[in-house]
Amino acid sequence: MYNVVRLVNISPAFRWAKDAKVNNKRRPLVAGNWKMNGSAGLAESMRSTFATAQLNKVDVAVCPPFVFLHALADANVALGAQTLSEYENGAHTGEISAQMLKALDCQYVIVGHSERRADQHESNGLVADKVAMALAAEVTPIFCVGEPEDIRDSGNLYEYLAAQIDAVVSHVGIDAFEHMVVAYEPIWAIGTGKTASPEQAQDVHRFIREHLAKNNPAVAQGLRILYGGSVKSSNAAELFGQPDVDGGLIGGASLDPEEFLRICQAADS
Ligand SMILES: O=C[C@H](O)COP(=O)(O)O
Repeated sequence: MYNVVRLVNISPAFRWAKDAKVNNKRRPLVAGNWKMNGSAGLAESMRSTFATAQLNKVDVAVCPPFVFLHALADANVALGAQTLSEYENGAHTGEISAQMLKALDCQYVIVGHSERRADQHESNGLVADKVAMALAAEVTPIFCVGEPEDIRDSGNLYEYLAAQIDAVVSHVGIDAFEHMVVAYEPIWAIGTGKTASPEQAQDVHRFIREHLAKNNPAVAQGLRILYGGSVKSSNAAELFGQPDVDGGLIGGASLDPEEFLRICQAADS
């Protein structure tokens, strides 16, 4: 269970959400999710591509498989992991704890990605436990929500998303969203080349913000909500230009450092 007391004593470095909102404008974040792809060579190439990149108005993170995290240490991008254990420590073979990620200087961790919800049967409750673990270790969760196509077609999109969100709100509390990032990833758009239109993305992002605002308007206003699903440099600017889209969670296109940089540049305005 999430330890609220630890959040009260949260360190200044973790209070990024306040810094991320400058002049009432949320600072975008673009995070690359390599999924189960990549190599030490790709890490090196990412490192050199971003070493001289001039990005002033966007935060950039790369989430490689655990085994390549060290290869991106001290690169000109923030480090993120793709998942974490719901356990603190102990006899859980193969698991990686939030504290271990913190020790590696991971600033972010993706939680509740639809591929893990499907492949590893991660439920809304388990996702909430993992979010709590990340928060307790002061690693910022990138909490993913998103619907399969049949849910959208059935007209139950917003109920479905609300259930995913509410499971986390009821576990960690609305105020914890000050220390979180949300990613909206429609499952039908992931890796399919079928991107949500900017209007579809904006409609859902606005819904997420308004849904959270019912409990805490200020936290909802400062929350970064990323879009994920077939983002490329050719569609990034239009997606990121939507008022409630605060950057992206990029899969396939983050495996090409130059293309990933172009996507980050689209958010750097
Ligand atoms: O985490 C990233 C998303 O699943 C999007 O993947 P994609 O850009 O390959 O569609």
